[in-house]
Amino acid sequence: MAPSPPAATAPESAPDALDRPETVLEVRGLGQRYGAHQVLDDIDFTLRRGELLATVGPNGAGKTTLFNCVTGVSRPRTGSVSVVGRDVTGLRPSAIVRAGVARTFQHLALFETLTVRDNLLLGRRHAMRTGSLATTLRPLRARREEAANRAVVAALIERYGLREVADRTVETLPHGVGKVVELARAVAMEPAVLLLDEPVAGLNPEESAEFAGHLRALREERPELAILLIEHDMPLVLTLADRLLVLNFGREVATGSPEQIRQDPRVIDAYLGRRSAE
Ligand SMILES: Nc1ncnc2c1ncn2[C@@H]1O[C@H](COP(=O)(O)OP(=O)(O)OP(=O)(O)O)[C@@H](O)[C@H]1O
Repeated sequence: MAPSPPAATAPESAPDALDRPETVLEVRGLGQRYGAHQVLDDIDFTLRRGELLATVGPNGAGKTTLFNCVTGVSRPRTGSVSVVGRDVTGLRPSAIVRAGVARTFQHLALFETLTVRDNLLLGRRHAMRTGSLATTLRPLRARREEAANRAVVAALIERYGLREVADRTVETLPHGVGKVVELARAVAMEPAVLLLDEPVAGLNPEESAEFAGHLRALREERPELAILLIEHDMPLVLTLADRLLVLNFGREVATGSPEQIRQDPRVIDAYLGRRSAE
């Protein structure tokens, strides 16, 4: 079942881009177990500002579980997760969003009966400083903030080519368009770290190429943004990623540049197969 879309809540403190340290996501000794099944075991990695790290591995390797532990959907049994220098291990998903993490899901997690514009506005409100009490006490400031959010969302609608569908409900859209809306909503949240779970799964080759174009443009436009990507499309991953983290049976098999990973015999045996490496 697809997880529910995250609730729109006001932030406690939005991370300031200028104060961001070089390492924006730090995962140490992360482990997860379901019953006797060790799904993740002692996972360590860091994600630097502006970096795209792809997590790859066969089905059941633990990639989505890793995302769930980082985003608070699942509480890890061992280890820690820090975002922009702050330990967020075991916090609720909404608190981790406020710490600077946005995510898209393997199966779309948008509000289906809301319009594209309203879905983006909900994402945007995660970045708002005004809570409901402040809205009551300072209505003018809240109105100004709402107008600013609407302007940001309007710009994103243009940027992602969504003008024609902006006032349609998500349930009426093709799957490929929904994927772009989900990306735009995550960008609206102005995260320090963006997690993308199989963003091109189920897309046809044209839609997939269009999505990859959006990702490349996003990295140029927001060079600070760090991206953690799960994707099975290896040609795409090898062209997009700065580094790859290869998992198998919940353990790290290798971490390295696309070139290093392509030639790593452990990765070839576990995942890529002989022919991909030739
Ligand atoms: N809530 C859960 N309870 C029990 N087992 C789970 C749970 N979530 C995941 N698993 C198991 O953990 C293992 C890793 O699953 P996960 O979804 O993280 O793998 P994945 O690498 O993302 O796979 P895929 O590429 O197919 O999405 C699988 O064996 C899965 O059945």
